[in-house]
Amino acid sequence: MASCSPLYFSTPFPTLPSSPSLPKLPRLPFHPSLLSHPFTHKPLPLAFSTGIRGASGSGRFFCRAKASMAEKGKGKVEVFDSEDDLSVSLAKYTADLADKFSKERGSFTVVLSGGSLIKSLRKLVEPPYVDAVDWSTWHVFWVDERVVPKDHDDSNYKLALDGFLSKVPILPGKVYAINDALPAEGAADDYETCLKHLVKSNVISVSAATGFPKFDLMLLGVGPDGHVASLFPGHPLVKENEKWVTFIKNSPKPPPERITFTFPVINSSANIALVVCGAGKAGPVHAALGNDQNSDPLPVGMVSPEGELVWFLDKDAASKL
Ligand SMILES: O=C1O[C@H](COP(=O)(O)O)[C@@H](O)[C@H](O)[C@H]1O
Repeated sequence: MASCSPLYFSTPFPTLPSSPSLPKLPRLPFHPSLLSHPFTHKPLPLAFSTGIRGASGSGRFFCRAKASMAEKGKGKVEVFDSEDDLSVSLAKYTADLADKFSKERGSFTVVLSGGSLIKSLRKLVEPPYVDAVDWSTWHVFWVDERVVPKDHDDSNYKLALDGFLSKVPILPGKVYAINDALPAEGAADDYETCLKHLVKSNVISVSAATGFPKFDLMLLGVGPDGHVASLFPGHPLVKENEKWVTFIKNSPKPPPERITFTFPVINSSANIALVVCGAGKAGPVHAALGNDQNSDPLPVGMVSPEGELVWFLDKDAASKL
């Protein structure tokens, strides 16, 4: 595991320009009728299964997961009959992007969240991916982390280690856990310094548009309250627009102390997958993808990457669309 100790990163790094807050084009409202057949483009009911080859329908890997899908102003929406189908397609999507970026620039920077996402990545550690993926190019980060020891049951690092990282040959020096010896503020600063070092050494790209780091892929879960990372509804941190990594000491979901990427970093990504399962999350999915105009959107509705956004929903999470 790579250390993000401040002692290691003792060289000062150049300050990157902060976001020039570019105006964004208005997003088209989503309507379920936008769900359309991938070939005929005729509208589909949500329960329709196309038997597509996977999230992208192309790429190096083949899969038979069934989904209905739509292109809309807020990204591509994939609705699966079951979480199991979803996990099959998520593995292909992730492996295809890893393959693409590894071929293009010799590395693949992927950001994990904690929570239920890790279970949904289980097919990646099974054949064919476990043997066919070039794991040596992977660099693994966390979009948020709880400020607890790495062997604590609340640790997002431990969750990923147990359910994913321990099962694949990713090099320990390319797994960037937080420094769990530091308090929340220090851990956030230390992780940001770690990212700056990796930008300087060209492991992580930079967005030409925003100056923030541009990760190849973020795999994000969503809480039942609509939070993403550790950015919670109504919390001032959702408006942070200068820092790359910040901290929270009063998280409404325990444990209270966490560090988190900020929205400018999340939204500078080349690819984001929002992975959402269960009826308990149908409300925030509807709030983000439905037609209602909300002046105060939930954090999940603020996810808007520079690159591509794909929603991986099971049919329960999509039940209010
Ligand atoms: O606390 C957290 O919650 C969210 C959502 O978790 P889920 O179990 O409802 O999927 C997660 O994405 C985040 O990383 C984690 O720290």
